[in-house]
Amino acid sequence: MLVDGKAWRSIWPLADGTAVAVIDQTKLPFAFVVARLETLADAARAIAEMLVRGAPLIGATAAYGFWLGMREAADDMHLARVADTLVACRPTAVNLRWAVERMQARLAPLAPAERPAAAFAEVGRICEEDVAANAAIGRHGLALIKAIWQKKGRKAPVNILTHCNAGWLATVDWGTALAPVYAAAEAGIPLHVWVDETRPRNQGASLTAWELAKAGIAHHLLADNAGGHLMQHGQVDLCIVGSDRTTASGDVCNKIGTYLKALAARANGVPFYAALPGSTVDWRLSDGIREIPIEERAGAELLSVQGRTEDGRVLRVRIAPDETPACNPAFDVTPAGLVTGLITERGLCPASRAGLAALFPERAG
Ligand SMILES: CSC[C@@H](O)[C@@H](O)C(=O)COP(=O)(O)O
Repeated sequence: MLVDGKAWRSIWPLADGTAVAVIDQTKLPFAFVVARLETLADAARAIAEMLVRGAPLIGATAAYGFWLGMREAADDMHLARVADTLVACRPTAVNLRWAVERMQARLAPLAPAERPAAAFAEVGRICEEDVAANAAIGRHGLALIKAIWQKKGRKAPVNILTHCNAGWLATVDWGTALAPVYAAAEAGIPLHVWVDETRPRNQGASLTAWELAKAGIAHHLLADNAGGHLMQHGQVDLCIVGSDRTTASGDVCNKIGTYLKALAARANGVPFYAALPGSTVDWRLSDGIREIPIEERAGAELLSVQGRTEDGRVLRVRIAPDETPACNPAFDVTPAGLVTGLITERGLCPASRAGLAALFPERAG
């Protein structure tokens, strides 16, 4: 995507072959910093400490972690160690395991000497496939937004509510939930995006708002609790969220708070869509609430907020009494019954086993 006139992806290999570069998302929106990942440990730390985040980007970073790891040692024992190290970084986004299994399947049959080059080629394919999938999600979601605009008489902007960050920063490029927004903006459809702040890490405030501001797309930041009120007053035409793991039966796991938005959307007759590539579907699972591992993050994230002072210092300050502990589940599951539909690279489908199987027959088994 363009940032101040220059095209960026969220991850790329440096031309001199020494490292992988990522945008350090812990620094946004206050600073645009590019971080170098030179070792397997760097890649693992970038995922665990959320310099990179978002399911597809976590998968791409893990794939690059294989390349970096294979440069350190490429024997079978190290290959297994690389996989174990990366899979342990974050538990919920299934794209991580998907990428690790794909890299292992590609590299395991090869002689160690062939593995670094093969890893580099395979991660290149994973990244290009992600970009193409998200562009296709954008095209399919554009049709949905266009239909709503036409229903509104092609006059007023389409108001879209989104949660967390499922924009280009969460993928290699384009994003999932925001891909249709970018496609619609490019097609000249007037749009306005309601951006949930997304406590506790505020990915909406710091990343989605930043992306939309850079793209010149009209938006407002919303307190996490405001969406239901706006839906009651007809100010939301459509919700689009991303997904970190979607079961074969269409249950959507996404950033904590997504479920409450889906409940409010259902109560108010607002269409609620999740946008995701096929790599986010976990075909082994059918009961998202019971089967998807939900990441529990440190209470410190919730007990403090980060912001910039008027004189430009970035500070983290505590917001609760010193003796108060916090419970901080990072994701929740929206049951398929609350999801109007899924927007995938192969088109739209109902959030159901039959809907997904019709689009991905080769994976549904
Ligand atoms: C496109 S990735 C999934 C996104 O929809 C996003 O909402 C999300 O939950 C990411 O979580 P994060 O904890 O920032 O990695």
